Order: sequence, then structure tokens, then C-alpha cells
Amino acid sequence: MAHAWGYAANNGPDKWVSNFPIADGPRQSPIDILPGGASYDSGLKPLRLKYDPSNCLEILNNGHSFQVTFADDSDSSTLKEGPISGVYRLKQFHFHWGASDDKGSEHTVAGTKYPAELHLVHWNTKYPSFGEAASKPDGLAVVGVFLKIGDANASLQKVLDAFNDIRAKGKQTSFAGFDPSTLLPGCLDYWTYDGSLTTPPLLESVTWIVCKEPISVSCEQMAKFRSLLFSAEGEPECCMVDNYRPPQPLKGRPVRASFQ
Ligand SMILES: Cc1cc(C)[n+](CCc2c[nH]cn2)c(C)c1
Ligand SMILES: [Zn+2]
Repeated sequence: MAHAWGYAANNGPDKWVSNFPIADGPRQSPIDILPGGASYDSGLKPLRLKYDPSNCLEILNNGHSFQVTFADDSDSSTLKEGPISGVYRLKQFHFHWGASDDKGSEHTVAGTKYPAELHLVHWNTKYPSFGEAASKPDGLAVVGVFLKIGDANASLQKVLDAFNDIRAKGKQTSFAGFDPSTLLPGCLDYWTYDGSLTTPPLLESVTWIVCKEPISVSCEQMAKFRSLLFSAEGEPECCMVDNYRPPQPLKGRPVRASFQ
């Protein structure tokens, strides 16, 4: 692929395998979660999430999504317990969304697509850095949260209010004092399975933790997501929409549920 990967017909998910053969690997993400096919595991602990808003640094448009990045030089924003062992530090969160409200999530639930999906990316502190951890089978833990059309989400609005400064690819701006736990659903019941990054390099290093309960987002807020651009300043404008990979083959992997 002469040009970089993206989500268009000429460089999208169906084309990634040519530069990233792991795209056809044994533990690719996302997946379609079949609640009837998940097995309740009473050994799974509740998620233990502790986030310090003072670790929140900046918000940036990376040309594939936007992400909010956190200082990860201490254990002040961490994920513990749940299906993982040890301490994982929050590195960033970002979203995937559609061009319309009938699609946009990466994981699906019995074929149901949500208009968007939040990913909170954490790395295992048994490794020296995020970059090191990203290449290890137990290196990353991503908490996925579905967004469902409903009332406007006041916490999400704080993130959307920063969009005017990051409309184009490569733009970033400081973003301080945001508490990502305000984006979590009230109930933290989850499904978990072994998977991968959902964008190139598609590394098979992610313990996925997908929350059963969605958070709300209004139609107007979804329109704001779609006001971002894949393109950089000075390039022909290309709306940032449909930045999701479709579900991949389960290939015999177990999916466990933390709830009955
Ligand atoms: C080293 C590394 C590289 C990339 C593109 N990502 C983002 C890929 C991604 C987005 N949503 C799920 N996986 C992560 C999390 C780590
Ligand atoms: Zn993601």
C-alpha cells in the first residue's frame, strides 16, 4: 500500500493485511460479542479504576481519531483487578464513530452496532514503557464503553468543547483536569477476551474489557464528532467518520462475562 492506512475504500480495514499480515491473526479485534456464547466466570473481579484528573495533559487529532493523553510516569491513574493481574497505567482514551447513528462502534453485541465506542488504553507496568508493553501478549488492557443515543452527556461535552482547536489532523491543544471516570457507565459489568489493537499495527497485545452498559450521547453531540477531519490543514477536507474496524473472526477464543 503506497499510501498510509486509513478507513477509505483504497486504504481501509480490508486492505490492512497487505502491510500488516497479522490482520488475519488468531486474536484480532474487535469481535461480535454474543451474550449467549459468553461464559460467566465467578473468578472475575470487579474493575478497580482510579484516575487522577491532574494527569490529563492534552487532546489531539491524530488523523484516525482524537485522543486525550495522560501523564503515565506514576501509578496515579490505573486499572487493577478485573481480568488482569498487576497494575496497568492509563495512557490515553479515544473514540470510534460512524457517519450516521446506525453504526460506529467496533465491538458489536449480537450484531448490534452502537453509534460510537470509547476506548481507555492502559499498559502493564511490568514493562518499562507503553511502547514496550504494546508488543507483549499481556501488555495492554483496553476498557471499551458503548455510546447510545439519548440525553446529552455533560462529561463528554467537556471533551467536545475542545474540538474547535483540533479540527484538522495534527492539531493538538492542552486539556487539563479532566476526570475520565466521569465517562464510565454506572454499572461496570463487563465481557473480556484476548484480542488486539484495532488499527495498524494490529498488535495482539490487548486484554479487552467491554462494558455491558452504554453511556448516553445526544444526536447533536454525535454531529460534533463528525465535524472533525481526517485531513490536515491545507488538504481537501475529509470528514472524520466511520473510523471503525468491523468485527473479526473469533477463532475459538473464549469470551467471559463478569456477570450472570
Ligand atoms: C502502540 C499502539 C498503537 C496504536 C495505533 N494504538 C491504537 C490502536 C487502537 C485504537 N483502538 C484500539 N486499538 C495503540 C492503543 C497502541
Ligand atoms: Zn480504539
